[in-house]
Order: sequence, then C-alpha cells, then structure tokens
Amino acid sequence: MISEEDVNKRIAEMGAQISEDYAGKEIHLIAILKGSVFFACELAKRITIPVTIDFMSVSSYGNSRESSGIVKIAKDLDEPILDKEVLVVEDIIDSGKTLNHLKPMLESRNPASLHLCTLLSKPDRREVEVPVRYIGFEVPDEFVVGYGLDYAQKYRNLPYIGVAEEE
Ligand SMILES: O=P(O)(O)OC[C@H]1O[C@H](OP(=O)(O)OP(=O)(O)O)[C@H](O)[C@@H]1O
Ligand code: HPA
Repeated sequence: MISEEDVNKRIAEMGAQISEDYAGKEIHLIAILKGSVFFACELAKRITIPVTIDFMSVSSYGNSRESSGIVKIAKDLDEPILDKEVLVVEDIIDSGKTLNHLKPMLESRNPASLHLCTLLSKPDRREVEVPVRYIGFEVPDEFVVGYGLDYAQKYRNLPYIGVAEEE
C-alpha cells in the first residue's frame, strides 16, 4: 500500500516538523509497544532537537483483527513524565480506543504538554475521537501490516506497509 521510500520520506518530514514545532525544547517520546517501535526509532533519528524515549506496553488486539476494547497495561513507563514535553508515538490509530484510554491516564501525571503522533490513521474505523497532532498517512479500512504492524505477531519486519489478505 505504501512503499518503503514513501514511508521513510514521510517520517523525515514529520521529524522536521516536530523539530520545528518544539524548537528550543526537549521532547520525550513515548513509544507504545510493540508496533510503534520501528516508527519511533526512525522518527527519533529525524528529530534534530534533544530527544529522550520511553516505552509502554498496552494491548487491546491480542491475536485478532478486532480490538477487544479492553486496554491492558502490561508495562508502564520507566521514568516520570512530570513537566516533560511528551509525544506519544503510535503505529496506527484504528478505533481510537487505545489512545482514548491512554491519553487521560498520562495527562494525570502532569506533563508540560502531551500530544499524539501516529504513522497511520484509519478514519473510517474511528469509534471514539482522539485529537492527533501528527499523522503520517490516512489509510482505508483494510488490515495493514509492516513497519511494526503485525498480523498475529508476524510481518512487523516488512520495510513497507502492505495489506494482509484474508485467509
Ligand atoms: O485505535 P485502536 O483500535 O485502539 O488500535 C490501535 C492500537 O492497536 C495496535 O496495537 P496492538 O494491540 O495490536 O499491539 P502491538 O502494537 O503490540 O501489535 C496499535 O499499535 C495501537 O496501539
Ligand atoms: O490494520 C491494522 N494492522 C495491524 N494492527 C492493527 N491494529 C489496529 N489496526 C491494525
């Protein structure tokens, strides 16, 4: 669906935009495991202001194609986010349930600011609205894999975004 070249080009643009928007500040990336790790690493390399990074593991999909709606926190952050400029990094926003749950929880820890950044957004699937500051690509309602996105844990390593065919 999206070539390796196009994904990398867009991530470079997002990194430049973020560096400009946060000029003179430090940014603290929170990557949501596991999917967003590939995107977060590439994005961090394209940001020219000081960057720190932490990880959190939240799962709602298990091994299926549908969100269970139950967001489970399997691993919390290592560091406090008090007074930090936080950017939560996701690989995809689908129903919006994961970030809808996560955002207020992180905001209650009083960061200086908290915004959301996602490589992909599937607007047709949205069930709850979440304000997203940076979106790489809007994609149609198909189950996508690659660049960190999995189907039953596979295909995360593809360097492009593809569509998982029905079995
Ligand atoms: O907007 P939503 O419908 O909530 O979907 C988005 C969430 O689903 C995926 O995570 P998943 O639970 O598949 O975990 P993974 O990143 O480990 O694959 C993705 O990384 C987001 O966290
Ligand atoms: O389209 C998708 N692909 C992989 N993981 C996902 N999690 C939500 N939507 C998707």
